[in-house]
Amino acid sequence: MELSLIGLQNAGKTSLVNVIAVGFNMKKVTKGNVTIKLWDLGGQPRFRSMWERYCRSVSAIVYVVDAADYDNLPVSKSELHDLLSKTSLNGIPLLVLGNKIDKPGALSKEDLTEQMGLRSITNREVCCFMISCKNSTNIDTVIDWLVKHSKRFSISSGLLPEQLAPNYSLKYIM
Ligand SMILES: Nc1nc2c(ncn2[C@@H]2O[C@H](COP(=O)(O)OP(=O)(O)OP(=O)(O)O)[C@@H](O)[C@H]2O)c(=O)[nH]1
Ligand SMILES: [Mg+2]
Repeated sequence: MELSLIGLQNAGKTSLVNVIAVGFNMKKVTKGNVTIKLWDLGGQPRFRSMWERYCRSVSAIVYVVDAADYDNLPVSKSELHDLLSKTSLNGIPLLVLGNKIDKPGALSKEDLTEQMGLRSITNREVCCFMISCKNSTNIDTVIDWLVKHSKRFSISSGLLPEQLAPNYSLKYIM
């Protein structure tokens, strides 16, 4: 599977890649028969216009949020909803990760769901996990979700990834 890891600057994307793909230089991780290739995109304003291009034809969009940075939540929310409004990304499952739950004052999952307006997203599958890259909390849950989604996408479609989209690189899958 191929996915884009996006979120504002300082959310923890690079840290997440580093804990998932620990020991791999290429930001690729293999779980069972699934190879996950992670695109870690910059979160600074000048990079955000590129997110959409890198999210086309991915198996899942993973959006990382700093759950302890209240000031940036409104921007994070609006950038997410702007991105999801692109028709090229219709129907792609969304995984929102509230990172840095090791920090005192980090939002609960309930509060993050509310602040990010996740309940208003009804045209795709949406899932939210609270994680800490620092402590590796819930990283296994994230990987399980990713692996399940790569399988389901492929099997239910009945098509090889290459037939779905030329640049698709869901690499394989039972
Ligand atoms: N306390 C805590 N700090 C974290 C955690 N994850 C990442 N950080 C810190 O947050 C800072 C930013 O993390 P990065 O992974 O570089 O953030 P990024 O999303 O890749 O940022 P950009 O590349 O600028 O878009 C670093 O100082 C990390 O050490 C976490 O789970 N807990
Ligand atoms: Mg980064």
